[in-house]
Amino acid sequence: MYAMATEGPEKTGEESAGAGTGIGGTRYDLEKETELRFEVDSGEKVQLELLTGLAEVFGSELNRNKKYTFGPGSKIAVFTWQGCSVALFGKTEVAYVSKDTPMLLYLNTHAALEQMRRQAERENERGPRVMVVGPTDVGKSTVCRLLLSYAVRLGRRPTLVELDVGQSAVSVPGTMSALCIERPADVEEGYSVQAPLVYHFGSTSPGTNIKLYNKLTSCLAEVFSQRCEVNRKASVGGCIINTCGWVKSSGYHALVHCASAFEVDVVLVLDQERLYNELKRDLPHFVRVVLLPKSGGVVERSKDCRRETRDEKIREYFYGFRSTSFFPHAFDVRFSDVRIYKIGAPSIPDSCLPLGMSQDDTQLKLVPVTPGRDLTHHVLSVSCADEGEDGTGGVRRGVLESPVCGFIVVTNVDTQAQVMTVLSPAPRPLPRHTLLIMDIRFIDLK
Ligand SMILES: Nc1ncnc2c1ncn2[C@@H]1O[C@H](COP(=O)(O)OP(=O)(O)OP(=O)(O)O)[C@@H](O)[C@H]1O
Repeated sequence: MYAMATEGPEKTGEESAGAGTGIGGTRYDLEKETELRFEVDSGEKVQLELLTGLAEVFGSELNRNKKYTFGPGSKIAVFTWQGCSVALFGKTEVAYVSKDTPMLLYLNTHAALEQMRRQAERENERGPRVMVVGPTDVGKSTVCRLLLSYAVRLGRRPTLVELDVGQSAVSVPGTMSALCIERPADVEEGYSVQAPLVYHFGSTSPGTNIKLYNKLTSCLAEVFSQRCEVNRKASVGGCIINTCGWVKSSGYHALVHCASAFEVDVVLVLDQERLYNELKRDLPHFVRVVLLPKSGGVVERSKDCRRETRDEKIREYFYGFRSTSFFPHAFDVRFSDVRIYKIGAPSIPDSCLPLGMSQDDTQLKLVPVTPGRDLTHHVLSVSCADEGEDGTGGVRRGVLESPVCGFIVVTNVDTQAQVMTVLSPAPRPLPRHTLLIMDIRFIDLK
């Protein structure tokens, strides 16, 4: 059953799945190929310990006799291929064992992708480029994490392409990014994000500027392809692309665009036959479109829950995991020292556009923003774009296509003194002076 199952099953002594009281916590004995699912209430935290056997959380193996802590709102599945005993400490909102999981299908998918990587290696070709699609809350991000962790556990170096601008696993919301995966995601913290390639999108829904969304998808595809040309391991490892849950109209077209930009070989459709059939119809015949069931464990997340997760992600950017590892700086920035832009002018009827101009041009236009009080709490991306003048008073082309080197949050604006106070991960001065405004706000309550 593949690499994950090659180390023989370990007897737990207790074969039946069920809860019992362990040392200060609740003990669960899991049979092989079952999972313990639990959720953590807001304001609570829960610890997990593997007592015997082998188990993993979304593809990352657990170490024995180590307590893993999960914060409020966590929704976790502890899966075992061989059988294990685990203990939970603390108050869970819900905790139950399920025998009904699609993990075997996911593992088979991984095995098929690994075959493709082996073939790529043998024949000096490129490895599989995989796009994971489906409506919201079907476990897309989880399947990506699983496939990436399994691949990296076999020594591969796959790339995660994160196109979910609402819930990015790599950077702050409102961004599109790519990250070379070198080790399985940390059980508690997720991916170790060293040197990701991040682009500014600016809002949490692709629909706010679909032209920009598609353009940035193309940028990421181009950079990834360039990397594959010079890095054989990256090329063989291929990529796993996580997408947004918007699968109708322009959202659907964005998926088709992504498939073509990345020249994907495999599309994994989670839980929607309609989308599966549409993609089978619209993508070239050599693209393998596979329908996979969603896990019964995937939890639907409310709007509030999504907002909290987004806030947490921004907080994590500035303060580190569990707000403990980083110490951000606050300083003043003079308006005259920076140029702030918003990408995309408000759309106007075609009939009102100047002759020769299309809506595309307005959606991709850099609109200068005059700093005012309404800038307060907005997240700004610090663009890596070249900062020279282009002779007409504007910055050189390429701001849209340039990655970002970091983010700041405006915490106060003093229009009289013409300065704004910002929260920044690094001390002054700002490394660059072209700032791009996001629709997203962050109120720093620390
Ligand atoms: N088998 C499982 N058991 C328990 N919880 C799970 C399981 N699989 C996924 N989850 C949880 O369900 C939630 C939603 O999963 P995930 O983020 O993968 O869905 P998604 O389809 O990517 O969502 P989005 O709508 O944001 O694109 C996450 O909090 C995840 O931890």
